[in-house]
Amino acid sequence: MRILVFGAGSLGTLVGGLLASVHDVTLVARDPHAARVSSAGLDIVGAESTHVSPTATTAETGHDADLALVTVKSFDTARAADALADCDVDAVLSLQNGLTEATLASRLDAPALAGTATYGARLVEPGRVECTGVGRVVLGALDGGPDPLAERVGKAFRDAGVNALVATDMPRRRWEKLAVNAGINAVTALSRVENGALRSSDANDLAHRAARETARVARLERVSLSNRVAREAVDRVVEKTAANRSSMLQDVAAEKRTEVDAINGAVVDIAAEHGFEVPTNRTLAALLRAWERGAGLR
Ligand SMILES: NC(=O)C1=CN([C@@H]2O[C@H](COP(=O)(O)OP(=O)(O)OC[C@H]3O[C@@H](n4cnc5c(N)ncnc54)[C@H](O)[C@@H]3O)[C@@H](O)[C@H]2O)C=CC1
Ligand SMILES: CC(C)(CO)C(=O)C(=O)O
Repeated sequence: MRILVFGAGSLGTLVGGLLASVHDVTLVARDPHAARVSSAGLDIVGAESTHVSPTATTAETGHDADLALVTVKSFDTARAADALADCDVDAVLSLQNGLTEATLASRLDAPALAGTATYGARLVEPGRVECTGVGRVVLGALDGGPDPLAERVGKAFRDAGVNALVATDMPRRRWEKLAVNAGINAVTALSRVENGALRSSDANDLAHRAARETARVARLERVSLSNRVAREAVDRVVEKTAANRSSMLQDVAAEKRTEVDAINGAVVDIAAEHGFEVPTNRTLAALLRAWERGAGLR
């Protein structure tokens, strides 16, 4: 399969690098990473370990591929979609956090698949990515149900040794992940604590409120996600990742723009389309956006 990875930073470089053991992979990245991979190949270290030589380029347009993986941060999705619209790609799969598929689907002719990734990835230096945890890629039709394209893509991932599952209930899975991110990421980022700190009563209550609101909005979107399932998903992830710092906390600590717009912000926006108010997500989004503005990031 000819696979284009648009936005090869941490996650895209790891997944694209693993896929490159079997497939014809092109990483669209920024220099000096693109130049380093072109000249010396890519080292994958940590929980996965290999050396591969995918094509790497800074050119955003003019590519021809069977599949485009989108792995830019969510706030760069519109630009990625516009660039991909100038490529010949037969299908698009986002592995990003937050709700980004609608942006891709509205700007591209190619069918968009939904995906989630729980692999941990860190770009250590140009040409070197660390797999900080072997997770799983789950993918499937955006609206759910069986999908031959998703089956082909899932097989291509597994052929390259990527732990991939094809699911027929992606709408529920995406909203459950959104509930987890809405609950954990913003609260840990604002209070500067690792995920395990959310076990304590007041922070735990705040994360649960954000997740419950997200589940309520999912149901308004006709996605079956109960408050209890959303709350339990938060608790499960808090336990499993207790020592981790969420991606949003890492962004705040590094003074980088966060993905709040595609997480809590998306919950607020979609709720508003239904005339519904989500005060916890609204407050969390407002505080993070205020911090980003103050830091000159938006
Ligand atoms: N890093 C991880 O372990 C995981 C990340 N995710 C999600 O995956 C997405 C990507 O996350 P990371 O890889 O951590 O972010 P990252 O910031 O390391 O990678 C994104 C890359 O896209 C590049 N990029 C953006 N626009 C570009 C353009 N126009 N042309 C070329 N390159 C461009 C950036 O330079 C950057 O290197 C996020 O939505 C994140 O939440 C999900 C699961 C795990
Ligand atoms: C699951 C969780 C909350 C783990 O920290 C995550 O996805 C993130 O940090 O972005």
